[in-house]
Amino acid sequence: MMDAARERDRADPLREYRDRFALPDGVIYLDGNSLGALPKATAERMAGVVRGEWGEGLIRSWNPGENGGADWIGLPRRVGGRIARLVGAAPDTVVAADSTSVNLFKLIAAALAMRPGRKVVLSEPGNFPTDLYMIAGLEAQGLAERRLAPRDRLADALDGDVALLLLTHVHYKTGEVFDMAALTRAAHDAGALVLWDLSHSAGAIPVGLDASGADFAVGCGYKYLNGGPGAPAFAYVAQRHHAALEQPLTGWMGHAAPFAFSDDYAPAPGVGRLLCGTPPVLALAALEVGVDLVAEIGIDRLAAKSRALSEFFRDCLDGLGVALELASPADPMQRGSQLSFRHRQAYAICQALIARGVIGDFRDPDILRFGFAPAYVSFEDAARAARHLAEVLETGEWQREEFRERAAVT
Ligand SMILES: Cc1ncc(COP(=O)(O)O)c(C=O)c1O
Ligand SMILES: Nc1c(O)cccc1C(=O)C[C@H](N)C(=O)O
Repeated sequence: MMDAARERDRADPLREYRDRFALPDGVIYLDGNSLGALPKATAERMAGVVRGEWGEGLIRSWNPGENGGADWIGLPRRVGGRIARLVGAAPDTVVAADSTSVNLFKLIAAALAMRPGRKVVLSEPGNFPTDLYMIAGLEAQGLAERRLAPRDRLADALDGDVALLLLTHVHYKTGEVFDMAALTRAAHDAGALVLWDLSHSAGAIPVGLDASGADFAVGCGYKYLNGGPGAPAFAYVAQRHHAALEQPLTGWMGHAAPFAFSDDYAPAPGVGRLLCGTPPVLALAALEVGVDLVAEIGIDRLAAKSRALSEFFRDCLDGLGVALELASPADPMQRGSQLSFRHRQAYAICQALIARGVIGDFRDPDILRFGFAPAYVSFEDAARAARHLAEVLETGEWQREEFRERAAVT
């Protein structure tokens, strides 16, 4: 098993990239789907931004180019443009800003305004909580009506009251992938708009926002885009909606001319109208490094290695006689960059693995989740992790008292 893993690593076209990340010794990191690892270049870039652009440049750094400016003001659109390429969108259709939750609020509200007479926002039960909570928040304001239907009944639930279909492309617990083009078509046929949450897709698998005809999308910057804890999120609006888009967080940074300091709001002409307040420059600079690294490696190569890694992990478990219930689709084309298993003691098993240096995560109530971020996870990592998992199960080590107590953040 270990020989096969080393052989796969030698043949891996992405093997050089592992060294571009600062990973601690003795850790096998299988949680890049929650918080991506630190690119080494980020630490250098942060030092440059803090000491040079902030320390030396001071307020001059807001402006572009001339006079030593760093173009801080252009960061949301510049970083957005780079993310756009990773999700199959035209460069001027994405901004990097705010959190995924806040971007959901802006775009759900914008979609409702574009479908007068319809109030229903349709999603599925078990979607990531913040997506469901943001719909509920608008419902409490009397602006929306939340409707949930299981994924095999979504098409039937798309009636003439639905303004927006809001789905997460890759499910956070199971990794199951929705057919973006088919569901977008079904929603459009019913006269509804579609908003995709790409938090577990961006930087992991190919996404074709423009090609699938999607209307809106959001996603996290801190997972496979490696932007760091609390990194800005991104938001996409299809070009055809730019002129009509009205979002409720009408802050001055989304104004057509913020530095005219006018008393009246006039939205910026393009996707820039999604901006609200002053951009978090340090966080955007870190996100830019992570996004650039993903772009340099290339989504197709990342996705291919991710599939190979997760399949290899399953083969290793089979070889070790570990029979865990797979919660993810067995076909790697039908899942994102993760493998989840169901076990009643998933929490304690996860803790026992973490104590051995294998960092995966647990999702309530019974999901043991392993993310295979292919830029820095090796086949040897996968083989070792499988062996640790087999040992934890065989020895019953997870039954130790210390592995039972729930942490505040899991
Ligand atoms: C599908 C999905 N949407 C949204 C979020 C988070 O949104 P926010 O960055 O606003 O906390 C996550 C993860 O936390 C997620 O998995
Ligand atoms: N955003 C997170 C956080 O602030 C703390 C802990 C975890 C997260 C996550 O990103 C969770 C993640 N979206 C998930 O798929 O479970």
